[in-house]
Amino acid sequence: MSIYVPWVLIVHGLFFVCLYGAWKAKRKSPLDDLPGPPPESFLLGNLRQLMREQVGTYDIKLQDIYGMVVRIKAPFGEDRLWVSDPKAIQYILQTSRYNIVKSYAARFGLNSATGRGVNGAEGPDHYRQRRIILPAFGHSESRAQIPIFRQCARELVQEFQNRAESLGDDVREENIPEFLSPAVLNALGLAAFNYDFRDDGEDRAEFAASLRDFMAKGFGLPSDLKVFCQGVMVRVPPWLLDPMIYFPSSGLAFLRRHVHLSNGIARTLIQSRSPEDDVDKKDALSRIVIANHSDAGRWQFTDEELAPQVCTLLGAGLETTVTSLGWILFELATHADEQRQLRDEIYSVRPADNVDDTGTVNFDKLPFLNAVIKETVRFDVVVPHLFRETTRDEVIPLSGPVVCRSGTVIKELCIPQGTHIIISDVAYNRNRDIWGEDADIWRPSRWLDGSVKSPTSVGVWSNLISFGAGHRACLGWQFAVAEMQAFVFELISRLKFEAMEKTALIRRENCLVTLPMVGGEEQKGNQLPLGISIINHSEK
Ligand code: HEM
Repeated sequence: MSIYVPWVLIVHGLFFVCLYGAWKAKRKSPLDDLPGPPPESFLLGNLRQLMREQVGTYDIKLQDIYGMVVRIKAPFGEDRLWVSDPKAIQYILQTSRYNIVKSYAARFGLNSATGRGVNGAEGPDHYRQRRIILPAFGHSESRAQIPIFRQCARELVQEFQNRAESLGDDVREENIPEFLSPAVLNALGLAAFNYDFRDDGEDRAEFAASLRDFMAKGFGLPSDLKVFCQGVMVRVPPWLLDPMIYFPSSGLAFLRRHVHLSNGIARTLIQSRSPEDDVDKKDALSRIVIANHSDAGRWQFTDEELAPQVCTLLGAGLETTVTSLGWILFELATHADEQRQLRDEIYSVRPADNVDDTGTVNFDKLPFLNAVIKETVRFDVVVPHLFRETTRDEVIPLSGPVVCRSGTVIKELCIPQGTHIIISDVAYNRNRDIWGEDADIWRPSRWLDGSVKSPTSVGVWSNLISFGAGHRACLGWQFAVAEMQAFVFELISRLKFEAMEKTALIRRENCLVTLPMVGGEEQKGNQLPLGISIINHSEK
């Protein structure tokens, strides 16, 4: 059979899916009466505005004009539910459990990018995988990794110092994602897998490079065509979607190679682990192998199921942490007073004339450090949207009454099976009722002066939704918080960050993750130029 035959079938299949979508969209939907904007176009609905405008811009507009429960349009006039209402989010992400799921299309995307790990699993499979992995990322397990995080951050400072001294620069402009990425990757490799990405080996170097390019090459700024394809993908049946991974596009080819490389390294790592010999090892993979070995038979992973978890953890944990740290440094560089205040707090536990001191510090006892991190993950939320689908008819509770277009007032929302939901993390994180009247500015002191009021329990960390919520909340959030605390502590005590000419042009672009880019230079990808200088101990 010619290799073209499957593609002809797929293209025809997609054509019929589009026809079906158009037919279905013409029927009156139960979301029709909800407040919402007119579609920008028949083919893209409102999805281009949501995915292509700077992160937050369109979401905040929706929230301000239409409220926290909104009907938006997808391709062919199909209705989608957009929510930022805390009670509705709590129900969708926590109470409903596996009745509201990640759609097959969303899981297909995740599985293509990070192998078939916990992130792309659903239902009992997800429950089983999460059950084994979660304890390796608990509070004390994550705190135990702090010496590794601090060491990697200190090495980063030292490398920068050597570079700056050899070039004789007082202030060096660095692209922050490039500056941070090798150190954060190494910290993740050592803490999660006891794997040193700096060791020799062609596969290590290739995989490290692949991980660094992961978001930009695999996803990147979506074109209108990509927004349209993502919009209709949710209607494509699994039998038609699965072969798409072999579609000859450069992005998919990159992801296929990435998953292949990762699985190769993961198998070597897993084979080198032994539940009997590794009881004292503190890295997450050793803990997972031990937990898996001691678990009752029906929950256990096979080695083949375990390998994709390595790719998943690296895929889910690297870009998110590098990007969050990048936004923290950006905010500190553009808010000099807060940078000074943070450094003062750090010097209160590690004196300025003793910045090489490696003694233990309890980061949880540094209120301003934690306020800066929380405020940045709130304001510069790295995952702007979460996507879900109902598997049965649902009645969703709301925080307050909603006036529909017909004038009907509803106190809860009835939606049918198969409704696609977009949870707006970015709009929830800017809700003035929760975070204060000035929620749309970056102000870390709100965490210390009682401005934050969150009556509905939503997210895992201080009610922020930045790490998701419920049974699918970020597995690595405590690990990520410990890592961010350690990096910010080490970097701010030795380095000063400041805005440069291009810093004013920084845009928050939606590449599934909120990536910084320089306006007018989007084709160069992820860019966050900041000036860095070594702190002279006589100044602060
Ligand atoms: C600042 C850094 C991070 C942010 C902002 C972040 C954010 C998130 C969010 C929002 C989700 C939920 C996705 C959804 O519900 O659809 C998630 C899931 C996940 N994260 Fe993170 N994450 C971060 C760091 C990490 C790290 C360091 C790891 C591991 C080393 C990790 C591993 C995971 C995994 C495995 C999932 C899937 C959980 C599941 O489906 O049960 N993340 N993350």
